[in-house]
Order: sequence, then structure tokens, then C-alpha cells
Amino acid sequence: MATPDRFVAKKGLEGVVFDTTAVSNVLPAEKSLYYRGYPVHELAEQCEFEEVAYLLLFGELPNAAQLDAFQDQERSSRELSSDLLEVIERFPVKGHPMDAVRTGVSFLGMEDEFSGADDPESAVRKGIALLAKIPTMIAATQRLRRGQEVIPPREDLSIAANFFNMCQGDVPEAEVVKAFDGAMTLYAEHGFNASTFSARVIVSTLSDLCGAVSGAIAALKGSLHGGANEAVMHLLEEIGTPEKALPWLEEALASKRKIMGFGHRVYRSGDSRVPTMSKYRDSLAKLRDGQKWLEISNVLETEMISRKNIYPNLDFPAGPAYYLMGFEIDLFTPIFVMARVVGWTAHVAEQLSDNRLVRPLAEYVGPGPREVVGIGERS
Ligand SMILES: CC(=O)SCCNC(=O)CCNC(=O)[C@H](O)C(C)(C)COP(=O)(O)OP(=O)(O)OC[C@H]1O[C@@H](n2cnc3c(N)ncnc32)[C@H](O)[C@@H]1OP(=O)(O)O
Ligand SMILES: O=C([O-])CC(=O)C(=O)O
Repeated sequence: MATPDRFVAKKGLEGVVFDTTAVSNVLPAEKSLYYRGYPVHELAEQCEFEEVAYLLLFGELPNAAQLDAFQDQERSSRELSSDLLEVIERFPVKGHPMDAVRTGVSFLGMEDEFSGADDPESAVRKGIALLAKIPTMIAATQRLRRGQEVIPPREDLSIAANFFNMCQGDVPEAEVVKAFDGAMTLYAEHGFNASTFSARVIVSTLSDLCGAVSGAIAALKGSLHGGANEAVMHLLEEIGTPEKALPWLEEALASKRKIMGFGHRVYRSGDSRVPTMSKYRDSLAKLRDGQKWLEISNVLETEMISRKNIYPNLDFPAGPAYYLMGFEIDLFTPIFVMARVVGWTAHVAEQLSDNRLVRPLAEYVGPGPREVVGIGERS
């Protein structure tokens, strides 16, 4: 039976425009990215992550009074309930921290503050509470997995500085905190990527923010998406020394292995965020004696571009940068969640402000119509 044209599948939805958005604009031809009209590299360099979060959630950069009020709201919401802390204590120690944060967000969805269906306003209010609580959840899970005491959040510190304190027990040099804060800005939002699309699909059924964010976290975990930042560091460790980088790459390409941290569905000639993230990585390498990771990275980057014309994506410099900041590798994708929850929330609010159920069609490729036969007559 011939398939009508409108039922021909567009695999991976490549090139499909599914809706409009005013949150961000990804421009692959000029390798640039704008959050509500502002170039992301300027935001990363000139603003604190909290200002960028406000911009994405409310549409404009805050003035000083607006930022104060926003920070008060976020900082006073960082504590977790004793119920959630008890649940976290029972998480399997070998479970991946991404599964822990997904489960934690799902649990939060049942607490009074988060329960019920959402409109754009309630989604933003709950999103700010998630922005506040997710870092606390990630740090608490990690310290318990290490057999350490949980360090409670501090209201006198920024999101970035407080996260270092909760994970590592102190706040590092200003340069390191700035690199982490800037990385959060770079990671906060990126159009209709797989996790954001998942969040929009979920909330298009009039489900709620915590459901949308739990689904988005599940989508982000995969190594073709957010999980790549962890995979990059595993790959650099596997290579081990700069001399081994070229033979390793040749063998990997010969065996058709995917090189994590390279390639992108939308950017085909370079990711807009890589120059800024690479700058942070390079300065951390100097500060923290990480020259070897830089040298291995440079070989891979040069060779992938010249041999395959495939460019690094944001996860490529971010992996070693997070490692040099002192985070365990399995925290890298949860760290992505801490920032991207802002983009997901902005998209959920936008979806709800002009909602239409997302329900695409399928191109059927199974058997043609046939009759059901009794069980005794089946071969
Ligand atoms: C923050 C983020 O989520 S950024 C993305 C992070 N993900 C990664 O780094 C994982 C590694 N990269 C990839 O797997 C891919 O580049 C993706 C998933 C990001 C994009 O995939 P697609 O848009 O489907 O690209 P596609 O797979 O069609 O790639 C085109 C060609 O480049 C090759 N290619 C793409 N990425 C890579 C890579 N990382 N290593 C080796 N070859 C690659 C493909 O094999 C394909 O070759 P072919 O035409 O000979 O079959
Ligand atoms: O846009 C994408 O497909 C993936 C990505 O870079 C992101 O989500 O930051």
C-alpha cells in the first residue's frame, strides 16, 4: 500500500520547525547564540548567572532592585524538606547522580509547594524554587555517596559559590567561581534541543513543571545530549597522555567510534559557545596544572576538524573544565541540569502561554491489513 506524502517520516525531526520561541535564537551560519536578543558570550562575561536566569525567565535583564528580590526568593528556597533529605539518604549509592536528581525533582512534584497543574506564572515561580533546590539535592546526594556529612546551603553565596561550598566544603579562587558561573550561563538555554523539546511535549498535555523537568532530565542524561560532557572526560582519561592522542583517534575513527564532544545537529561548522568555554578551560588548566588535558584536547580538536570537518561542541571543553574545578565526572551532567532548568522553565511557561497539544504523525511500515485467526490455527 503506497504511503501518502504527508506520512513520510522526517527521521530525528531534522530541519523541522515545531513552534515559535522568543527565549533564544540559535544561528548556526554565524555561529552565534542569543538569549532574548543578547549574545551569550557577552552575558557569560559581563553578567552573573542569576541575572541571566532572570532574563530567560522574565524576558529582560534585571535592574539592581529586581535582582535583589530575585536573589532573595532563590536563596531563601534552597533548603530541602526533611522528607526529601530522608529519601535522598535511601538512594542506592551506586545509582547515577542524574537518576538521583530526576527522582528528587519527581518527589518535589508531590510536595505542597510544587503540586498541581501549571499556568505560565506558577511554572516560573516553581522554576525558581527548582533552581534553588536542585544544587542542594545534587550536592547532598554526592556527599552521602562519599560517606560525608551533608553541608547545608548558605544564603550569603551566589548559586555558583554555594554549590562549590556544598560539594567541596569551601569556595575556591574567584577565577574558578567565575568560570563555573560563566559555564552555567553558556549551558542555560539552547532552543529546541532534545531535553527542552521533551519538556514542551510533556507540558503540552497540561502536565506540570516537575513532570516536564523530570522528563527533560531523563532526555539530557543520554550521551548524545548532556551525557557527552561526562563521556568526554572518560575519553580523555582513556587516552591518558598527549603522545597517545593521535594513534587513539586514528584507531577510534577507523573503528567508526563516535568521538564524544564533537558534532552537533544544528551547528555544522562550530558551536557558538565553544570559544568562551575553551577560554575558561585553558585558564583552569594553567591554574590547576592541567596542561596535559589541554594538549590531548588540542590534538583531538585539530585532527577532527582537518580529517572529518567535525567541530567540538560545548561539552568538549566543559568536561575537562569541570574536572579541573574538582568535580567528580558523574557530577558533570547534573551540573548541566542546574543551569538548564532555567531554559526548560522558560520554555514550559512559553508553551503554556499559547499551548497546542504536540502530537505528530507516524509513517507506518508494518504489515498490511490481515485477519485475526484462532490460537490453534497459528503457526
Ligand atoms: C550539549 C549537547 O547536547 S551537544 C551534543 C553532545 N553530544 C555529543 O557530543 C555526542 C557525539 N556527537 C554525536 O553523536 C552527533 O554529532 C550528534 C548526536 C550530536 C548529532 O548527530 P546528527 O545530527 O544526527 O549527526 P549525524 O550522526 O547525522 O552526523 C553526520 C556525520 O558525521 C559523523 N559524526 C557526527 N558526530 C560525530 C562524532 N562525534 N564522531 C565521529 N563522527 C561523527 C556521523 O557518523 C555522520 O557520518 P556519516 O555521514 O558518514 O554517517
Ligand atoms: O542544541 C542541541 O541539540 C544540544 C545542545 O547543544 C544543547 O542543548 O545545549
